[in-house]
Amino acid sequence: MASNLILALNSGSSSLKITLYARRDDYQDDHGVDLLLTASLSNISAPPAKFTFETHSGSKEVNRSEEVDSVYDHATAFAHFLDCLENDAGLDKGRIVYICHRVVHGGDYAEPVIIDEESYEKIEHLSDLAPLHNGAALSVIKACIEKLPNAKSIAYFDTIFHRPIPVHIASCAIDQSIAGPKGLKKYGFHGLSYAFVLRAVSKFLKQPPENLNLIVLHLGSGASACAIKHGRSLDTSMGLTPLNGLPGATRSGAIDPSLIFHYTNRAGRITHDPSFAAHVGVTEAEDILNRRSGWKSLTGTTDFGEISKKAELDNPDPSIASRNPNRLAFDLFLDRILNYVGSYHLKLEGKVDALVFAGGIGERGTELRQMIADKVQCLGYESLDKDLNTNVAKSSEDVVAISTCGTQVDVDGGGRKKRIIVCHTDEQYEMANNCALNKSRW
Ligand SMILES: Nc1ncnc2c1ncn2[C@@H]1O[C@H](COP(=O)(O)OP(=O)(O)O)[C@@H](O)[C@H]1O
Ligand SMILES: CC(=O)OP(=O)(O)O
Ligand SMILES: [Mg+2]
Repeated sequence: MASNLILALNSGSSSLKITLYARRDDYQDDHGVDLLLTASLSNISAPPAKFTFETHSGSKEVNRSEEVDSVYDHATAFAHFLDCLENDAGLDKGRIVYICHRVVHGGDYAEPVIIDEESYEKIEHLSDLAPLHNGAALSVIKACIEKLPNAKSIAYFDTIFHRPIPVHIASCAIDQSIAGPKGLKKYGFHGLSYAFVLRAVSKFLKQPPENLNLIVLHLGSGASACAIKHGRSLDTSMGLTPLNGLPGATRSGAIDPSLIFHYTNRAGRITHDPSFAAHVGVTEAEDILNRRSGWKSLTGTTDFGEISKKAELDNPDPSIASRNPNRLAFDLFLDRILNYVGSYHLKLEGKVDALVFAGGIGERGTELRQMIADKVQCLGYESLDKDLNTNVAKSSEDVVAISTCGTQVDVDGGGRKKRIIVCHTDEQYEMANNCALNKSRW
């Protein structure tokens, strides 16, 4: 059997998403990999973890979905996956040549990097700037070095996509002699997802990326918005860390920076919190805003689907949000999203080809999409097709237009209606395909 497998690992705050691909020998159309299997471990930080494992081709048929007690962090999650890979699917892990790791914060890295001592240390150094993510990814990288010593690990960074953001947009109004050396600026995240979305939408609209202006909403456990001008990131809502901008499952999103000093007077460094992945030293304030805020703090759940169901969305009483915490969470999210859609529309001078929804909530949140679509009508967006909006999650296509204006692009900005699109984004594919197409690696 050929040694041509690429394993793609996406370490989230409390999940590990895993996809295994085989590199194609004779690829066409920039599609360099075939899907072999997908797996995920969720609820890692709130056991019991949930494990799913599904083979698609190239091995014994396996389809498992179960709770597991032996998983309590990302390293044990990865060990559980490897066990299933060998014992149940009967796949020889020695065939894995590359392991692609999503690493959220890449600092000033402009390219993906092979993991060696130097790059490992650099990523470790950045861990405090992505406390829910980089430490978890590093613990999986460490497990890979131990358990798959013949495979090369490559870090793919969320931050790379946003490097074109102009300096005045990425800078903060603080003393630049301090900001510069400390790297205190906007980096932006979800870049692998935005790169996938840009390419998929470009193919769908039959336009090269450089012809496209998009407003993309990646709404998942962490949520962000991105303005893409001529195929390049112009602005995005996350900042120095993934905390800024939109609220998320356990994150506050943007707040008045002084709020935290009034919220807690214990904002000093946590000396040792074993529930954090190794190598992350955060303050009490960062812990509150990253892990004890967001949907969880408002409603008790991180599941935005459940929140949407309980939000009494057909109740027009303006005071409902003060009685129903789910409605408060829903309306608050809608309000913050509109802040970005409105300002990005202006930054793109109204020349927007599409508003694109991606991520777990973006792809499955029918009600939220409907309400955003109603609000952006005044900016010249096409109205939603209700059936398309309801059925989009069932589609196997990467990209589905849920408004009714077809696929023609407003290349000259001459006033054609702007379409609304859903994209089933795939960060693992983005990494693995990039690895497969990079001839210097093979
Ligand atoms: N039917 C639904 N409607 C709205 N949101 C949903 C629905 N189903 C799942 N979600 C949300 O999708 C989120 C997960 O999104 P995903 O992009 O997979 O997150 P992650 O950032 O962990 O990769 C869940 O936290 C949940 O809130
Ligand atoms: C950057 C970030 O917040 O990622 P995720 O949404 O996967 O948690
Ligand atoms: Mg995610």
